[in-house]
Amino acid sequence: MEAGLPWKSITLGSGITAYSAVSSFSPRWSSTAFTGYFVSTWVLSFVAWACWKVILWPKVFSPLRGLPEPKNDSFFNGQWEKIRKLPNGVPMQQWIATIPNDGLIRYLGLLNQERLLIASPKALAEVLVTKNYDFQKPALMRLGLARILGYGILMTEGEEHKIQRRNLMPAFAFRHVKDLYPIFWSKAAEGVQAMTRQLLLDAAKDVDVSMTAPAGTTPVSEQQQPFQANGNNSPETEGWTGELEVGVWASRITLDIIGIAGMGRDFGAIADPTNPLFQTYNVIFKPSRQAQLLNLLGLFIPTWLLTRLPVQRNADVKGAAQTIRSTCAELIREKKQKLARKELTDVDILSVALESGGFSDDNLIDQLMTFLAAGHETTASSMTWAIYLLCRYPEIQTRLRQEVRERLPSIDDASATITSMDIDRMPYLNAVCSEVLRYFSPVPMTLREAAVETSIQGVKVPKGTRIILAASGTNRDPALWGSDSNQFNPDRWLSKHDGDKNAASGGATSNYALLTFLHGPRSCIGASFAKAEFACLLATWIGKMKFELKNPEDADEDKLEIKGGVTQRPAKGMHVKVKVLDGW
Ligand code: HEM
Repeated sequence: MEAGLPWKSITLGSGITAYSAVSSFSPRWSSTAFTGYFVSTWVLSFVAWACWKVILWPKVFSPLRGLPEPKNDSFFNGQWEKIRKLPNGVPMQQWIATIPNDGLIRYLGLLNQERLLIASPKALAEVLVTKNYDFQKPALMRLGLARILGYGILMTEGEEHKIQRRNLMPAFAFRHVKDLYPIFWSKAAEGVQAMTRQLLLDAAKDVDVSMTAPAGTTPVSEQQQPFQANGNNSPETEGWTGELEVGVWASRITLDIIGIAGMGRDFGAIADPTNPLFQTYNVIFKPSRQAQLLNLLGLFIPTWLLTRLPVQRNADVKGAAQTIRSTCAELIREKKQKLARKELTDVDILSVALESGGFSDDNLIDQLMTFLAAGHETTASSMTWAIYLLCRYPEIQTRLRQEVRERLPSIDDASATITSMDIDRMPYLNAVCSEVLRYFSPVPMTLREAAVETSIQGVKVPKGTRIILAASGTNRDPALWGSDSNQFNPDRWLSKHDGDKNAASGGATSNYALLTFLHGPRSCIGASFAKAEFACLLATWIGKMKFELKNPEDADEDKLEIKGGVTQRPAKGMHVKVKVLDGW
């Protein structure tokens, strides 16, 4: 059933009813009588709609009622309390693991909104591949995100999406991505060197931790808390070079990587944390109460009105969209000038897309906005979780460091670079990256809506049904990954013997067991880019630095506060102690 209040139908219906009532029952036309009839009809229609939506449809009429469901629903708000309290995707993880099902689980959310959770490879194959275009991104999600992500490939649907995907595929093909490895490596190295410099500088200066940053930026003390200079070391910081917050550094570095590898422009966020583009994303991706509230209001208010409400969040999004759009427009202008002068030999994604000739300038701006946002927050989130997990498992951190130092050149060797083959030959690095992406999927869940009446595994799915694809659940489903599905174990990705084919899928029983990049025509087009970038980043960080959680209690995953929108991170940041290591 379609979501959202049918404003237009109710208002039009109330207008017609009020007009007919005044014409039939009033001796002469009266605007007061019209308004009275209109308002009372409108309110009655709203109440009828609300009863239908919240009680009758989900509890009496929906054809999905017989499906397995979580227990202990609240009468009006289903499982909302649990969904609200736990991190995004965690309730779905629990339901997939514990509710016996044939691939479909139904649950009710706020005001009993019905949701269909896809829980088996067969059902996933239908939604993502065989009937992919029956399921689209909900309009509210598209219109909301498109302001920042652009109306590019991520947001388009149907035929338009097919064409855009076909035109962009060559730019993301592995034969191009492999040319980007040296860029990933040198930017990752630059990032580590900047982190090291900052740590040493803070140490030398014994900076006042309460130092504040320029207006609109994160205070330095929150980004990287300096360690006490030698002699002043507290027992907790003894032997460590200093402390930092992983997420901020990861975002700065990944923004520069997507800038240079995606568009051929170094944004300079590694060198300068006050960089306007970095700050723009910082504001926009920060979990915000107002953003959550606007999402809720979206149930009742049409999107065009929602996005125009005079609230700070809308102003922030508008300002951010202008900054991002104008940066992208400028990048395209520069590249086109190069192309006209026949000087375009760059390997970045924009250059390849431009040379294909399949896009108008306006459309390319939207595509760039998509790559910028989709391509840096996700990888930064992976880095945050990777460092978190390696702090929790120091023996894995040590083993990984050993492989990196044995097989890759030091980042201090300015003449050294790496190729895709160097990374391919690192079984443990690849295993750790795959396991991080499985265990903490940067995008824990995504949504679809049935665009037409359809079916999944023979079950009738009415038009408008909300579909939940929860990587957080499928990636840890014991039925697919075995009884240790909830353990972080990179070894599951290593060959146990010659020709061990299971290792490539982490020992899972199905290709659909890993949903991190989805599957099919709407899978992540940047998956090979992201995996290569992630491997280079992790290798340089672990090769050069040792990490430990600043707050040991954060090791308890169940107590760690996690917040986020599309991607997610620890609510208070990932603060770690760092030791810069010699000998590599
Ligand atoms: C670890 C890093 C990443 C993860 C986990 C990730 C995950 C995803 C997921 C789950 C989707 C599907 C969203 C949906 O349809 O609901 C997606 C789509 C997409 N991603 Fe990624 N992504 C990552 C990195 C990147 C990078 C680096 C780029 C670009 C350079 C990128 C570009 C895109 C684009 C353009 C789409 C839309 C594809 C389409 O609809 O046809 N992603 N990504």
